[in-house]
Amino acid sequence: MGANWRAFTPTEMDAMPRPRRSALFMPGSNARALDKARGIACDTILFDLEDSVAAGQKALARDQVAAAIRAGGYGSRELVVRVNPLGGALVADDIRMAVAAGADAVLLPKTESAADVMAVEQALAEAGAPAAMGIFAMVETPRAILAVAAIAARAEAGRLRALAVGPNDLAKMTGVRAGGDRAPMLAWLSQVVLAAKAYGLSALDGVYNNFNDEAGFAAECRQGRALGFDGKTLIHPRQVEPANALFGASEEELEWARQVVAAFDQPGNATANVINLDGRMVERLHLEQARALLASVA
Ligand SMILES: CC(C)(COP(=O)(O)OP(=O)(O)OC[C@H]1O[C@@H](n2cnc3c(N)ncnc32)[C@H](O)[C@@H]1OP(=O)(O)O)[C@@H](O)C(=O)NCCC(=O)NCCSC(=O)C[C@H](O)C(=O)O
Ligand SMILES: [Mg+2]
Repeated sequence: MGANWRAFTPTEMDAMPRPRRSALFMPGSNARALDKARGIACDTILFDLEDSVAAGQKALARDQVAAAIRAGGYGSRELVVRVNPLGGALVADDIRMAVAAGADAVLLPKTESAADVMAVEQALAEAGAPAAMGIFAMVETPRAILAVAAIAARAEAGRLRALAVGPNDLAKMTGVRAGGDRAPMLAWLSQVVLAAKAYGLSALDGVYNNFNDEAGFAAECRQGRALGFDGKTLIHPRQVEPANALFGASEEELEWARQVVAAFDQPGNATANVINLDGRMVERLHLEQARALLASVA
């Protein structure tokens, strides 16, 4: 085994964001969906207490989500509760439930500022949340787009894990009519990715509403990945496998990674910073990328 195959240290592994290729929303009021999710191969489950739950079912949804998380059976999937918005009558109880039930994180809708993230940090602390419990922030309002760098900078306080785009609310609040190529939203999407990456957060692309349109969904996944997103928020089980495939490492990328590692393992390249690999410049930063890619599927 060559010198460039050293294992990642535990510290390096801890610093790597967990895979979040597929983050599946389900209404907390839908008991069938909560149960079905135990057998769906998504990386992250987003138990929704917000927009998919009717006003009269908010308490029922909260109780069902608490019972589902407590009952377990979700394996290594990351369990995230989307709470109701700050300023309303429901959010405090939602956060307390998520902590008491043992969720991995809460997802804050309509996040508009760093102060909003701080309010959730405080509520988590008051509810006795363990240090490992995280926060995801939805970026789905014009103010959130304008403040996204400051929102992402709350990562330095230790709880923020991911930014998730909300295209439906963004379209509603801006008047944008995004067609298949999402052209009017591209600048905003890139802002979200840039802010997330600047602070080591996962960037999750928005939902694709037409869950019967396989080709359109795949095209949007490819576009999201090209923009730098790490995964996609989803609304239907049918979207999980394609999202896992399209946001995961392809065989072509893995082969490239193996070739880069093998090339730097050549004795003549042991101290080289830049090499010629089949007519393409490859630097040590590519070696780091290649090693991380191979570690992600090990
Ligand atoms: C969109 C749906 C209402 C469609 O539901 P349905 O008509 O039941 O679909 P199917 O008959 O095709 O379902 C087949 C089986 O799969 C289960 N199912 C469906 N969806 C889910 C799910 N999300 N998670 C788990 N299981 C699911 C059904 O129960 C069927 O099971 P079975 O009985 O065994 O056959 C529905 O898909 C749905 O409710 N999706 C989630 C909606 C949601 O959570 N919306 C809120 C988040 S999106 C958002 O807010 C975006 C953002 O904020 C923004 O602003 O953009
Ligand atoms: Mg929304």
